[in-house]
Amino acid sequence: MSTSALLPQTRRSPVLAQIVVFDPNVLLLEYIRETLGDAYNLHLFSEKTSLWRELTSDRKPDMLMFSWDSSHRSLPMLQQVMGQAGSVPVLVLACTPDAHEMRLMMTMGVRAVVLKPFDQEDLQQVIEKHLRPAGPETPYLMSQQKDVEIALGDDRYFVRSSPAMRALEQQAMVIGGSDIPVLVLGESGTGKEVLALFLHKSSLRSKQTFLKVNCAAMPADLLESELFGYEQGAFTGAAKAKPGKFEICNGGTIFLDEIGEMPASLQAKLLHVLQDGTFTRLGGKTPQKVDVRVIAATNINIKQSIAEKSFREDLYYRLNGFSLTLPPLRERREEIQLLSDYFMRRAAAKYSRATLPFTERMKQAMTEYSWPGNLRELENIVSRYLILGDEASILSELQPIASVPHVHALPQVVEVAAPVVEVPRTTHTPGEGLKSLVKSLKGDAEAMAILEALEANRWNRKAAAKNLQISYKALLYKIKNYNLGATK
Ligand SMILES: Nc1ncnc2c1ncn2[C@@H]1O[C@H](COP(=O)(O)OP(=O)(O)OP(=O)(O)O)[C@@H](O)[C@H]1O
Repeated sequence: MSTSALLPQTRRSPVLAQIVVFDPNVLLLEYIRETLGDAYNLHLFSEKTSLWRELTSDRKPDMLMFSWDSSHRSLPMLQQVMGQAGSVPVLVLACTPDAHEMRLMMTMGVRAVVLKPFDQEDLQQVIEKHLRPAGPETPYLMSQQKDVEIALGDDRYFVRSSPAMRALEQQAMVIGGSDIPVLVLGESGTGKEVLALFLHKSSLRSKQTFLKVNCAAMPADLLESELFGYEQGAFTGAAKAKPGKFEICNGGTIFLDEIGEMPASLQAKLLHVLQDGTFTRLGGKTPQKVDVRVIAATNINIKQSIAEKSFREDLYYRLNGFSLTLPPLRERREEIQLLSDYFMRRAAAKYSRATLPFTERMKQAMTEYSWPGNLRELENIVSRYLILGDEASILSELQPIASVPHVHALPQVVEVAAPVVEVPRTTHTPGEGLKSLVKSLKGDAEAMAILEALEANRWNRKAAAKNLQISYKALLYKIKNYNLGATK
């Protein structure tokens, strides 16, 4: 049956982008015509037809939109639409697709899913982005020189070229139009924060605030006040009320890093925010309502934490509207050279030096090395190389971990990159007493031991914690406490 062009065109102009909208149930057609009719040259269909073959112009449409209603007809119809789309971008308008449906749409090549209800501005923003994906007016910019770097603002970039990373990028773009919570998984240093920022920049919230909170970096009560704020007098020292990150982030995206380490007492409060957007400040009585998208990340096995009852299962399902897993660097070796060059350019700019070329021997060693600390380790090594210019020293660092005999046999290196390390020596004032002297010396010794373990493990904090026989969380806390360089 061909029931094409149910609704007449409001305006036809060759300069307007042609968009074919296909809504099997005619539920949205009128609304779309009203909201977008003046901005685009719309062709509206209610049943599967031969789509643009029925259009008066021979020209392929600039975009296809498909209204997904989760009925059994949605999938075969979308398949037919995709079959005709070729290189034409396809947007799906959907109510509440589950993760499985989202994955199906992605594998089929859908560019973005826009969740209903949406307003004109939201929809137009997504349409514009996908009509002109590389334009300077879009929320993210493709680098002028290479199409492997995406600028995320504030001099931050998302670099990717491997098929695995391109697929992740595609998935992130598809879920960009929805507010679905995303769980980003991957080993330490694989780029979870970068991906979270990319997700934010690909979303309708891209112009709003993006804030990161590390859930492992502070004790429970501090984390609670950081996330939810407090009222005046809530605790000793709370001289005046302070909003938390959820309030500051209203309208934007909050990135909860190391979510697996979130104290149990706070998990219930977070679940509440995810359920209805409400929470109460510490010491407060009036519930606050916010509209914040949550992206969470973890590098621990969260399913195991659920089994061990240290992480709430219901919270996991709330957070995991969709999950994206970053591959470790050793599984995308084809990117190592590209990333090394990128980190070299950045380090050279940071330290006002000329870039240093990598020798063939170095390139080979870098490609073969296992990179337990992933991109963070690569970034640090590249910076060291730039400053020291000592190929031999770098090559000796790039030995397989198993062959490193002992911590103290590691080459001495000058720290220059992120972990610029200076152990803060606690000063002791005469007259402060033996207790204070012992405390300060103990602190120095502990900081030194932590530093050595971090160095020995190339700043892989998990491995360092294991060496030190303390929990990962305790190590993060101590790193922060002793101010042992910017590990993040
Ligand atoms: N795709 C990427 N493009 C450019 N830089 C990247 C990319 N991925 C990671 N980096 C850089 O590598 C470093 C580590 O990345 P990031 O902090 O995002 O990792 P992470 O997985 O969140 O680490 P952790 O688990 O320790 O929190 C950062 O300096 C970041 O800028």
